[in-house]
Parts: sequence; C-alpha cells; structure tokens
Amino acid sequence: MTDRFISIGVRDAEVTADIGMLAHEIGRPQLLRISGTLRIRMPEADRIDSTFDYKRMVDAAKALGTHRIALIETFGRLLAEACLEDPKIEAVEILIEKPNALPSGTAFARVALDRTGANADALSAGGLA
Ligand SMILES: Nc1nc2c(c(=O)[nH]1)N=C([C@H](O)[C@@H](O)CO)CN2
Repeated sequence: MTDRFISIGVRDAEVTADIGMLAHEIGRPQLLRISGTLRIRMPEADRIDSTFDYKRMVDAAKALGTHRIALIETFGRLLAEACLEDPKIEAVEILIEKPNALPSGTAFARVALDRTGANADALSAGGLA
C-alpha cells in the first residue's frame, strides 16, 4: 500500500528558556512560543503508541529551555533534531517566537529539517503560516 502521511503538531506552546546573546539575558529565563509541525506516517491503529505524542515535543522544548543557548535559531535546530530522533517522524518544521525580544514586532526563527538532515522545504510550503 502507498504510504500515507499526515501532519500533527502544536501551536503556541509557551516555555521559559535561558535564551539570548546579550550579557543581561544570561541566566534570566525568557518566554519563548513554540509551534511545530511533524510529518508522520498515518497511524495504523487508533492508539497513542501508533503515533508520536505531540506532548513530547513540548517536553523537549521545556528541557532545552534549561540549557544556555544564545540564538533562537540554535534552539529551533536542536528541537527539530530532538524530534527527528523518533523514527516515526519523517520531517519537522519548528517555529520559535521570542515575543519580548523587540519593542515592536515578534522575533522568530523557523527551522525545517527532514530525516536526511536536509532542509525540508516541501513541508514549509504546507506547514505553519
Ligand atoms: N538572528 C538573531 N538575531 C538576534 C537574536 C537571535 O537569537 N537571533 N537574539 C538577539 C538578542 O538575544 C535579543 O533577542 C535581545 O532582545 C538579538 N538578535
């Protein structure tokens, strides 16, 4: 049978993170908003062990938030790589927003990776707005 793929994910999960490149940011956790689209094979059964529990992506983001990271790009890449450790995930697109970084506007980084490690541009086309 032809493989069928679907997307699952989370939008706008809020985590605190030791993030930022400036001296005054170090050791002062800040809010990040995390959205992720995960491309998986259609689950064969109506059971959580047939799919990827999207709570795990939020848990991985919370865990990353305890590590000192300078750039939101790095945070996004590490979270994408953590998701791809599960073989159920074919490709992932992560959007990291740092709502309080700028006096106006929202800073963000978007990272799209597939299982080959390449940028997953195809996902971007149909991924997060
Ligand atoms: N491309 C990036 N630019 C900047 C980042 C970043 O993570 N990626 N971070 C900062 C500072 O940490 C800023 O958010 C402090 O308000 C500036 N530029």
